Amino acid sequence: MAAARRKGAGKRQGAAAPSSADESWASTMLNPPPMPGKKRKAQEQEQEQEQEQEQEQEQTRDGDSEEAAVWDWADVALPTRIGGADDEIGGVMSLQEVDGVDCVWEDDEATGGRVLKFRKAAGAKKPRRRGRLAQKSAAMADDSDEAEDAYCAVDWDDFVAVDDFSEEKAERGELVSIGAQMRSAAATGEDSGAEDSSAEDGGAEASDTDAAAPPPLAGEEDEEDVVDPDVDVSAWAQLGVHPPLLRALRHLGFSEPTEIQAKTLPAAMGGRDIIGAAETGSGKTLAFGIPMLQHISARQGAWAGPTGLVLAPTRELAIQVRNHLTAMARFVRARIVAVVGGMSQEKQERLLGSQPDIIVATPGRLWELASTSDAHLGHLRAIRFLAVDEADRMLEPGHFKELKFIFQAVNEQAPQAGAPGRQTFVFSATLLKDMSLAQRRGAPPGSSKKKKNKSKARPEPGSMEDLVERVGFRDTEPVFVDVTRPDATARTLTESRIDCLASDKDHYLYYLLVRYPARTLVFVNSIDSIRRMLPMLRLLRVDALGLHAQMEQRQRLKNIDRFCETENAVLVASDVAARGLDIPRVECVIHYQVPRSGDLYVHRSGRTARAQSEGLAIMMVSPEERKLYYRMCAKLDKDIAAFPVDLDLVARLRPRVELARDVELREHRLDKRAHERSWFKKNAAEMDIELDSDFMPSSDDERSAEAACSERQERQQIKALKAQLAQLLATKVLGRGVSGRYPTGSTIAGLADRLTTDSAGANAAIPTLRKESALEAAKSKSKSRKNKSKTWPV
Ligand SMILES: Nc1ncnc2c1ncn2[C@@H]1O[C@H](COP(=O)(O)OP(=O)(O)OP(=O)(O)O)[C@@H](O)[C@H]1O
Repeated sequence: MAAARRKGAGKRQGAAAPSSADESWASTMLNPPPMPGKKRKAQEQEQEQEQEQEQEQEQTRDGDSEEAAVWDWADVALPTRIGGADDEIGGVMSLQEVDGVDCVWEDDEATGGRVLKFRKAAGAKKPRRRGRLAQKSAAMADDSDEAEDAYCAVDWDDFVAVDDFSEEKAERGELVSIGAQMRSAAATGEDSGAEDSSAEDGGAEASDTDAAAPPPLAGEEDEEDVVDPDVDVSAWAQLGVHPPLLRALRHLGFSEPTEIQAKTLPAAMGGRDIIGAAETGSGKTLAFGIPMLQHISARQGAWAGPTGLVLAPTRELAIQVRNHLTAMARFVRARIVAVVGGMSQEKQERLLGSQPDIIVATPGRLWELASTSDAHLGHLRAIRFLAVDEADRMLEPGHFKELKFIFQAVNEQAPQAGAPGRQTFVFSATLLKDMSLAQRRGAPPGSSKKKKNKSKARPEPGSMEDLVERVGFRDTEPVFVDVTRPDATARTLTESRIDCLASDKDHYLYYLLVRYPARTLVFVNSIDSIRRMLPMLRLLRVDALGLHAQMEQRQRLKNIDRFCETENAVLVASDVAARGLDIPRVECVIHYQVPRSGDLYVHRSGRTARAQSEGLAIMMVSPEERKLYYRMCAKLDKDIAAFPVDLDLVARLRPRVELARDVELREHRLDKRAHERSWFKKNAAEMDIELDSDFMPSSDDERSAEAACSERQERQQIKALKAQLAQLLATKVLGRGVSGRYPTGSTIAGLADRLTTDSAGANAAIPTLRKESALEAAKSKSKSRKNKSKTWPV
């Protein structure tokens, strides 16, 4: 008998392929405390990257002619012998199907186990070895299920060693998985001979790659192997949270519920409808997720339709919520799927048909699929929980027109005698903005008798009354929890502003990024701004990525992934990133323009200072934006302090920015001309017409010598400007009062050393200045100030 796949641990019948790993970025968002093995894994990855680089160099030297008989892929060591399981394991790894690869098993005398090696099949050409990240990116670019399968890591918790297997043990539930054996061997210092770091990670990788697969059931593993026993979750237990979810909370390191969780969970688990408002990053996802998972964990009998439906305004947010709930469902058998636009429709159709327990969706794609299938519509009608995340955004007039149909479908559910009705949860950080303080303290609008009697007329579209009416609460008096502050921003957020001319914003931005390198999110009001700023920042050697709604979905997810992985990366984003995204360790949010509304300011700023960590938001305000700025401050009832800008340094960095802007503009003009030419040519060819050569030369030869010459000159000019910029960037910038001519004679101790070596305490680009975070600068300024700073235009 082959190694036995543990009963129930595999996929359900008809289940879709594992969820695509291009969604893996969101798994890092849960930001759990460091787990055993994490550090080791990071080290291993570093080593692996170094080795890969060495091997790449070797390969370049050797050329492809000297092909080895064994691929230079890492061997896979198994801790113990798995008789007859080779085929199954090979299949799981999707390696048997790879052209040119033979999987060969060899005994490992040292461990008594076996080693899987990858030999070259006859006539196979040596593939270029690629690092894990490169493989991941390649698979991302590939839409196929095969590419997704490439992400499947072997989960040894699903396998039992053949020598340990017996029917009797299986019946008594005494089988111990290979994964559990490996962990206990690692814990006792025994050399298992296997290097499966994912097992030590507690399967974090599995949630990376296959967030939709049902995890192992509670009680099947030794709890101490998986969770951190030091995390006391008794506060959750007092709220009535079930043991499998307590284990997951311990695993995530969430010792206490946040305020919104503590105030809503008892009512939600008692069957009540909830309207909840709490600051950004305060854990609202679990406030509606735990009651759903609790219900699923207590459910008996076969699957009879999805239990929960979560609606979110953006694709990234829906994927993140799916991953967050999946991590929480670690010890509950629950399939959680994300159904969002921009991804393969067929795959999502399969996901909807894969007996999901919770569907997290954006309204457009969900309705597109559900409206064409009676089965899916039937499932919507039968859901037990409906959650609307970022509810105020979802209900903005003119947006998400499909919501109306979804609500209608969900509300068609006929109440069954004796059965608990559907529960509805509505959450946001800015949900209650339209309401008076008295209303916010009292019952929700629409529920009060006064309100009901007062107007039978339809409520104003987009208002809270409208929300209550349209969502269709079953509870006549939904529980109303508001734990926001009057200004709605997070308590741990420090806010600052920089007053400057609109034309100087690039200079200030570059100054901030160079002076205070950190993971920074820059919000702009238009996609055109992103398109202009990205090349400019890259010319200035800032590691900048973009995110906006016109980008391909895969590229969007990839950029968020890279942003999460890269230290001091900069993400220039439109408001598609403003709500809900939980990217770990974003230190600073810069509003390049004043946001169009107070809510937007709150949500954008809420990408930092999450889960009780500190963060900084800086808003750039030009004279033209002052009116908008004051209106926003009045609405949020706040006054934002000026950020302490070193104007001298801004001036020193100015030439770099001017040059980069000039190069960007020239390149943009050339690209535009080339684009126009090809557009005209293409359309002329399609319409079968000849273009007048005076109007648009149809070939380069026909282009006037003058035009070609001016273009050549322009390219040379760009080259010269780039060289000039490179020279500027290679020169270290010195701070105020420091002469670059006589560094040894300066009053700054060790300046010569700092200029020649990278000193740990100094700013990398400006060695005369010490390393400091923008948050520290803003806080020290706000302590010492009464706004003396001269921040008005230089
Ligand atoms: N009880 C808890 N203890 C510690 N961290 C928590 C707890 N609950 C949630 N978190 C973490 O807090 C972060 C923010 O959670 P979540 O995304 O649910 O916030 P949110 O209130 O929905 O934010 P937003 O309004 O921006 O959408 C996540 O990284 C989550 O893992």
